[in-house]
Amino acid sequence: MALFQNTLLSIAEKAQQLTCALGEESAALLNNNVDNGPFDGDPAIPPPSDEAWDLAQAMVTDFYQMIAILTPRHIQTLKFSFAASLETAIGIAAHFRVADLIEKRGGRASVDDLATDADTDANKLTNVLRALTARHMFVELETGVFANNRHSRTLLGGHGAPEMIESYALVSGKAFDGLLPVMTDKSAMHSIDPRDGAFARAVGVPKGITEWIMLPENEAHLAQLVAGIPWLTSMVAHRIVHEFDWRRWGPTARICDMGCADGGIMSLIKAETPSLHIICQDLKATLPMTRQTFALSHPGAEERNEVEFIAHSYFDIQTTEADAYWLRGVLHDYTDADCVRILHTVANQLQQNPQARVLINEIVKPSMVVPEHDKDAPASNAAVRTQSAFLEMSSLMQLHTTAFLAGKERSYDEFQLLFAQAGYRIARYHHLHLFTAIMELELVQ
Ligand SMILES: C[S@@+](CC[C@H](N)C(=O)[O-])C[C@H]1O[C@@H](n2cnc3c(N)ncnc32)[C@H](O)[C@@H]1O
Repeated sequence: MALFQNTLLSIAEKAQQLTCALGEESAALLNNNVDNGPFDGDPAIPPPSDEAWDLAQAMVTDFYQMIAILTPRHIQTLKFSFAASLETAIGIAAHFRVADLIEKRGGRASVDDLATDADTDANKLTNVLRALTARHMFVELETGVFANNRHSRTLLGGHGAPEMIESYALVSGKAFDGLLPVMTDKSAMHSIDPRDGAFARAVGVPKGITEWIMLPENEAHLAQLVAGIPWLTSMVAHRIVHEFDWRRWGPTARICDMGCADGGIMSLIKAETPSLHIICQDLKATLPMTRQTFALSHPGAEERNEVEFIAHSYFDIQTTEADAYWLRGVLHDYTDADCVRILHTVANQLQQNPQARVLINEIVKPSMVVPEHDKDAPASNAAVRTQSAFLEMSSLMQLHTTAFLAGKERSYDEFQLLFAQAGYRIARYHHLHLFTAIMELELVQ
């Protein structure tokens, strides 16, 4: 059969399987007009099984293929060159808090009223909103009258989402202006140092975004980013806390977070399994922030010796005994040689305790390889499991990260090679439902 029929069949079959996997009641919530659907993390809706997540994501992959099949090729190509319109539109909608303005007007609002409330031009605001409604973000109930839907409600204030979306779209999104200049500059193209990266090039200062945002003149951007972190963390952290078995080394296992930053993830893991012993390691200057997180979330835990805060560089030999050494978002900041140095620092601990593991939590760069003999198969067949979930989303995300953070995102094969260089192998690969994976490392004997 041709690609069109194969893809259509794949979507139809998966739709049936998904309805069974979710159950009729949850499947009825696969809808943009409800508050929350089955995949939105609403505790009132039964959590979808792994099978349901996989089916839903495979269907999305097939739908993208179907869109490509059905779109005239000139238009499909042109669409890519206009894609920045979407980023700008969502950034502007977040900036003006359009979702909140609609709610304040009773749940539906004319664009004239919205423009008055936002103190902007109604015609331009209509253009912004129509770019979004065409992608099912907000809904136009009658000409020029807009309401929220399931997706635009994400932009309601109070949880940091509009701040984070605006920051991503309009601040870190600037980095894209610098990507081509970096990629054509022989002195910078191979560097993974944020000071040589696209963001630095775009803002014209040799600083990555984490340094740039600390400059006094960028105080407002920093405040916005900080406001958005809880929203982002809650979405991502949920996967880490619930999709990995943190009790597998026993209820009182020792979990050591190397480069723990604010300690947000460990504090959530501790909340889920209070008996775990948590060790937060970071540079000395960061630990007051980590302590603050735990003081609020687990008062008295440090005094009861349930949580330790240790100033330790992950380039120094690890002297703390633990069952698991957790490195989240660390390796992608470093060259292969530096990653090998970091991994070597823990090897002595794993030699003494072979049950202990190094847990690497990173985006695993996705790809969609379509071999010649399989070119008429639905796209979902090509999305392998040993990569970040949500192929389309994580493909965009790894490019966004490359542009705004620099560093080096790696594929599964690249990780395997890197770990082998450091004397480790992947004992287990944990595919999380959103964006990242946990690779569990053991020493090669
Ligand atoms: C590399 S990222 C890690 C992100 C963090 N694991 C998370 O999940 O958000 C940034 C953190 O690493 C810390 N860091 C940077 N260099 C370090 C080093 N040599 N040793 C330990 N921590 C370091 C920074 O202070 C910061 O808190």
